[in-house]
Amino acid sequence: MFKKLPGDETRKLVSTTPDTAVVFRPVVVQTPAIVTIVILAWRVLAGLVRTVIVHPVAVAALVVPVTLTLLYGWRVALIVSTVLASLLIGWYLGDRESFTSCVGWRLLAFWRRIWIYRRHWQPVMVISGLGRHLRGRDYLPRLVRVECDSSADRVTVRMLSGQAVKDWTDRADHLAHGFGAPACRVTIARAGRLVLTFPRSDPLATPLPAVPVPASADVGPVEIGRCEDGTPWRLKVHGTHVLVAGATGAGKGSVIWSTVRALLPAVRAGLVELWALDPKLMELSYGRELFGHRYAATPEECADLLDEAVSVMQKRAARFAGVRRSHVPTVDDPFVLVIVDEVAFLTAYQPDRALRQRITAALATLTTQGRAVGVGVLAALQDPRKEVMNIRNLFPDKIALRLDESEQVDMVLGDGARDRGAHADLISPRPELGAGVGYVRLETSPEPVRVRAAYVSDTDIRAMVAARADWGEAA
Ligand SMILES: Nc1ncnc2c1ncn2[C@@H]1O[C@H](COP(=O)(O)OP(=O)(O)OP(=O)(O)O)[C@@H](O)[C@H]1O
Repeated sequence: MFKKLPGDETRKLVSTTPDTAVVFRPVVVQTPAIVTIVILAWRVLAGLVRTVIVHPVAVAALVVPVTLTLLYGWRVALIVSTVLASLLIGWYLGDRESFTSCVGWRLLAFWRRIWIYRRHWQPVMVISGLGRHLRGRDYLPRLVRVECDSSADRVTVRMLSGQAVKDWTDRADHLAHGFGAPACRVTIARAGRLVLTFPRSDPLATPLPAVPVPASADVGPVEIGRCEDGTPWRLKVHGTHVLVAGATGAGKGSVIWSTVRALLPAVRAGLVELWALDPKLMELSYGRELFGHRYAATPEECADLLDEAVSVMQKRAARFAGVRRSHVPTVDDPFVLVIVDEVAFLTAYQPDRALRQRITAALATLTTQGRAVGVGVLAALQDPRKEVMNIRNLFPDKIALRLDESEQVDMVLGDGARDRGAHADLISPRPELGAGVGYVRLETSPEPVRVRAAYVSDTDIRAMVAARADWGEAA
């Protein structure tokens, strides 16, 4: 009468009538009360131990006064708490930085964990679709840890088994609004664990003054601005090629000028040569004296200068062949940085087809073979589409400043970069808020990092030119 399926037990069928659905009676397993109590006690104990380990400062701040009150009365507790509070205030006033890193951020993290994340966790997870409600039970991702710094909360979560990072990146907006933050960035901590970064304030909201010219000659990653976490943004130019993409007014000039500024001592020491291609005749012309005779503006001059760079590169390659595999800048073989402002003027918008092909070929040769022999390219570009810049993938390092369309973000930083929080299309078009702000992928991590280039003003450029003239005369 009934088809017996694997695992089915007909004895559990309690009623059936013709033409109606089969009715099953579920097996009810009676759990002994002691087992339930032990499990609950274990969970409470594990939760307490975890809280003490993760938030020792906050737990001490609560437990010490309560214990003192119970053991010695409220007067002793008040005196001890007042002494401790005075010591902490003294520490705060004496060394604010060490106080905030050892105590302040931990207390804030504890508070925000309870008040923001724990309180809203269940509704945000269920409504955003990251939690599941199955057979009367909520299955939620686990809130593992909350850490705070001066600008953001970092929330470590354990995903539900079977979830993908994309499930979270697709819901970054739900998470941001759910927890009252302006944005949410999702990064992978390790298999099954993610870190959600919720900015509390924007440390890059105000323009940064030009970084002081370094005291020593350095070709290594040069400081050109600041990362969102407050650390210096250091751009690697030697041993790579860099493409800076950004809409008009995005602040590409500040990346270029900050780099030039940081390399000045190395230029002075003869370890670096700056070659400039300025087809727009705007940006680089302002400090053209810094480039000496390696400055080109017309397309023909630009093509000649690029050919010269290719020739330097090829001669070096011939000399280095079989002798060394990487370049170390010396006075005889300085690092040559070819700076191109608005490269599309030369590669896409150039009406002379022969010239266009010559320039594209030279750039492609430099970007494919130049870095091992100390010839690098730093190019700026407004429109990152392939039709405009078909050699964009020959640049290993790319910077996405403000872009016009969301699709352009992945064109610059690679697939999935926007999903991981590189919202370059949402950067403010107001120069004071958004110029020089962008996203980069650092060598150490595939995750996009938000950065802001320091603003090198016209006065700064004039001062650099004057300094260059002074040392030129002295030499
Ligand atoms: N890092 C910065 N911080 C603050 N303001 C900046 C910064 N960089 C540029 N600006 C402001 O934004 C304006 C536009 O900058 P810039 O000319 O460098 O943009 P751009 O990307 O080179 O634009 P275009 O492609 O049109 O030349 C500048 O006049 C300046 O006032």
